[in-house]
Amino acid sequence: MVRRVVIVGGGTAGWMTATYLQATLRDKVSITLVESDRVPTVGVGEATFSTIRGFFQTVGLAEQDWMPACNATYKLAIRFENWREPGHHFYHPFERLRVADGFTLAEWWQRYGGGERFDQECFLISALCDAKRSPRFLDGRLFEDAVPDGEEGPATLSEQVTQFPYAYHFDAALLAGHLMRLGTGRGVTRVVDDVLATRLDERGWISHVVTREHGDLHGDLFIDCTGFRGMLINQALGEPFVSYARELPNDRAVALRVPSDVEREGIRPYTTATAMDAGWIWTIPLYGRLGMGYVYASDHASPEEAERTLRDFAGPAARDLEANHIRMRIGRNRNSWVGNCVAIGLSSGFVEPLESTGIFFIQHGIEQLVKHFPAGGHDDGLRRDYNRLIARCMDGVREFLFFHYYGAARADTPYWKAAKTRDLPDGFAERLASFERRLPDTENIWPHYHGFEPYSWTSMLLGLGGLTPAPRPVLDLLEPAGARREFAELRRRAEWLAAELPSQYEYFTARH
Ligand SMILES: Cc1cc2nc3c(=O)[nH]c(=O)nc-3n(C[C@H](O)[C@H](O)[C@H](O)COP(=O)(O)OP(=O)(O)OC[C@H]3O[C@@H](n4cnc5c(N)ncnc54)[C@H](O)[C@@H]3O)c2cc1C
Ligand SMILES: N[C@H](Cc1c[nH]c2cc(Cl)ccc12)C(=O)O
Repeated sequence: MVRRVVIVGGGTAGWMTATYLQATLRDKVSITLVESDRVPTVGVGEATFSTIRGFFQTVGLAEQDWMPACNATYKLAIRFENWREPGHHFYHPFERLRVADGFTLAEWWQRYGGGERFDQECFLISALCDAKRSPRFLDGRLFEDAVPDGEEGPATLSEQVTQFPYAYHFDAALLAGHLMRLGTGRGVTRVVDDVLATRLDERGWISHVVTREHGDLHGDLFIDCTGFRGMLINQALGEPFVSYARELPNDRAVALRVPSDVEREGIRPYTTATAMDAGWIWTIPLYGRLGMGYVYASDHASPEEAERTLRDFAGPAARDLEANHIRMRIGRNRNSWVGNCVAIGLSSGFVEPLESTGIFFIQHGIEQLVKHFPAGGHDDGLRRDYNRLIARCMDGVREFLFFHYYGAARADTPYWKAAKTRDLPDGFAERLASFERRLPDTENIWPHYHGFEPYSWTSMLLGLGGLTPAPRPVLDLLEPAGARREFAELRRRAEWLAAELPSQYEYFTARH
């Protein structure tokens, strides 16, 4: 029977795992988390997917329970700046494409689009981002549930059916601390100590870990949340790591925590990814500071050049701040579950944070571990199923991020030129060829769950500008009246919401 769970590592992965397992398996398992106070956490990881709502709902945390304590703000989209050409921007929002007469507004836009910005004509959220609006009114109502006087209300579907329209930005260290207090308050045993060694039994499975001051920690299931080092799964069990370096060359980052005057500057309701000569810079707005970092390829920039570029970009506010240089291990384990050891977090796999997928991988790994939990004893089939879906999910994100560079119009530096000539990920050539004939749909994007739907691929394809697929010929035979009505209705609602909603600064200042 599997009843004793030992988690090694107390970063975002460790404490998300501990609190989620405790909330779902409750007293059916004992959970011990051991974390070093000498080995630092990676110290970044501040923008998320909208699906993280499911994690907070499962562990029983409402927004007011954790957001103020973690300097959290709302994230409606990612704003991609200078990926097509200097001065150009577009959004990748949390918003599905509307459909008129069987075709998405993006397909109608290709044929009848008026402006240069498809995301402004096809998504409501673009206008809210440009106006720095909160997605909620001061009384807490979500913008989707509000309509202008005298108009019919929108269909209010369950969150399971709709694409929930926002995610979060938060201070990762504060969240891990908040989850630690929540978990220990609910019975998770926390051991602050260094794991010095991992001992294997005759099967080659983990029997216990040896700590510096608290003796041996025995368990039935060990969860490796030790970060990039993969102390249990890679170092002790020798599981091979599958590098994504061939497809995704960005292997370094340098980060700054920049104070911000939210009253003067406002709070952007989106993450910004600004394309640079040898990578891109993230700007994540928290309540009171900005998380900023330059993700780059060490083949195209040195750490000194990258830090200088980031400081210049951040401006005077970055003066005298300490920079955090990070080596990133890009790729995934061949298997994330080996014997009685499951890797979750950076120890399992990681790609650059361009689409905020790190914490999504953690949540996905934890949710699938519960679904495949070997309650009756370890089972090869459960482990095999788990490993296959984790690998497919990460490989799908690899393809999606590869497309961000391959599909970007800019080719003005060796770095961006190289992105166009890099070998395609296995199997992508056919999908890419189909994008010349039609926009991404359920039949021509990565065929396994990877967190993204066709509208995300469409947002990137039409935003990046490197590929210009032809409109569907059939649209020449169809009347566009229905689509024109949809475009007009969307524009009207966008203008009304941008005028009626509070700014994010107003919303959080009123709620803090
Ligand atoms: C540059 C960068 C930017 C990122 N941005 C985002 C983002 O915007 N959105 C997102 O979703 N994700 C992002 N991520 C990913 C995110 O940071 C991680 O997924 C998240 O922080 C989880 O890290 P972790 O807990 O796996 O590892 P870590 O944070 O490295 O924690 C490892 C833990 O293991 C412990 N440990 C290690 N060795 C021992 C030992 N011998 N004994 C005891 N304890 C030990 C450490 O003390 C620590 O507690 C980013 C990652 C990087 C590198
Ligand atoms: N599972 C989806 C993934 C997703 C959809 N739209 C976006 C936009 C951004 Cl900026 C990141 C991820 C996604 C979800 O999280 O809703």
